[in-house]
Amino acid sequence: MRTAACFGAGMDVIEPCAFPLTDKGIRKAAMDYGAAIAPVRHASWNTYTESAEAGAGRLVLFTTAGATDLWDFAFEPDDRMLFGRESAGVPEAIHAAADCRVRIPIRADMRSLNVAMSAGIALAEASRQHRNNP
Ligand SMILES: C[S@@+](CC[C@H](N)C(=O)[O-])C[C@H]1O[C@@H](n2cnc3c(N)ncnc32)[C@H](O)[C@@H]1O
Repeated sequence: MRTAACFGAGMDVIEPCAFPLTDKGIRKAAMDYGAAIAPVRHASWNTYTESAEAGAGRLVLFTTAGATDLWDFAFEPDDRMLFGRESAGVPEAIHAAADCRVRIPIRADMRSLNVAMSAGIALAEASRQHRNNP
């Protein structure tokens, strides 16, 4: 949440979420960044796809099985970035629904980054490409 707030990005949480994301938990996690970020929560993937938040832009899935390295990927301003759960990543059906699948290059003998670190790296690269000054 803090990373999204700092980069001026919106944030959606699609259940099932790996964290117990209660309203109280959101307020606690947001600390004093709460005024800058209000996560939109969706009860399921289907609910999300029917929502206004899913209306525009490519769905860019971040996955260790991505076909394109982040350093070769050209972001568009209205891209939606999708990150998976810490435990299991993203289900196969949602993998297939993504418009693009992007991998952040890491050492071959390491499994994966954590989700917040992945989002920070992705948002920093997208901001660099578009020279965003949030
Ligand atoms: C801890 S990882 C999930 C690990 C899970 N066991 C899996 O195999 O997908 C949490 C999320 O961070 C993102 N992620 C982690 N490392 C990544 C990488 N090297 N490239 C792209 N996304 C990554 C993905 O969105 C992933 O679903």
